[in-house]
Amino acid sequence: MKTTEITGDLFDAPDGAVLIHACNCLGSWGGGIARVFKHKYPSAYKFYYNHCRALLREKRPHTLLNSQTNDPKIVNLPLGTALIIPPQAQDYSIRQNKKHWIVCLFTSRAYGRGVSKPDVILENSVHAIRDMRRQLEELFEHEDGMEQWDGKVYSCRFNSGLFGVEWKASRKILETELDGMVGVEEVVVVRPKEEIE
Ligand SMILES: Nc1ncnc2c1ncn2[C@@H]1O[C@H](COP(=O)(O)OP(=O)(O)OC[C@H]2O[C@H](OP(=O)(O)O)[C@H](O)[C@@H]2O)[C@@H](O)[C@H]1O
Repeated sequence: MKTTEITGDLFDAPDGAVLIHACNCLGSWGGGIARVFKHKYPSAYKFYYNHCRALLREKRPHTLLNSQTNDPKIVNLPLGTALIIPPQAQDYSIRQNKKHWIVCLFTSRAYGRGVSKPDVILENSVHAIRDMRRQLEELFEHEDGMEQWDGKVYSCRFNSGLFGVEWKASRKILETELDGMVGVEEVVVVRPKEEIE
């Protein structure tokens, strides 16, 4: 999959765009770009929070087969999955926001001192991106509200800030796992001006 890196603000992505960021499974959008998501899209935050809290209560295990060794690892949902949040009316009508689809990649169970190690985050990223691809391909098939969508997926350099993972490692996974994806022409990675290459 072709990725293009530009400098700018992820939230300037066009109306109808899909925006990707990495999330913890505890229901917190407390820092980094997640904090901006929470401020700009409070209803989308509630959607994410409710998803996390319901799964934390139910403790639903699922098995991730290691992408290198195929060894099974049992983790609790939503770790290693993606949540796709459709544009929320409360967010785009009241706040004149754009109709952005938000993709949460659950790459670390916890955050702060509890954040997972980089290799664990990267392995979880493989599974979360595969899950995102499956869900997006299904969405495109049914065209559920994706009419304004320009066929591009916009992403921040997820995992590379508070999750402490070198961006090129996550980018390699994104490019590999989205290769040949139906419906997506390009992934646009948006990097803040102050960040170097
Ligand atoms: N407007 C903007 N446009 C484009 N790029 C922007 C931007 N603003 C910042 N960036 C860049 O986006 C990258 C990601 O960096 P981040 O540190 O945010 O995310 P991450 O994926 O490493 O970690 C996730 C955990 O951090 C959060 O906060 P809490 O843990 O809750 O406190 C979550 O909840 C998770 O848990 C860095 O390159 C930032 O420069």
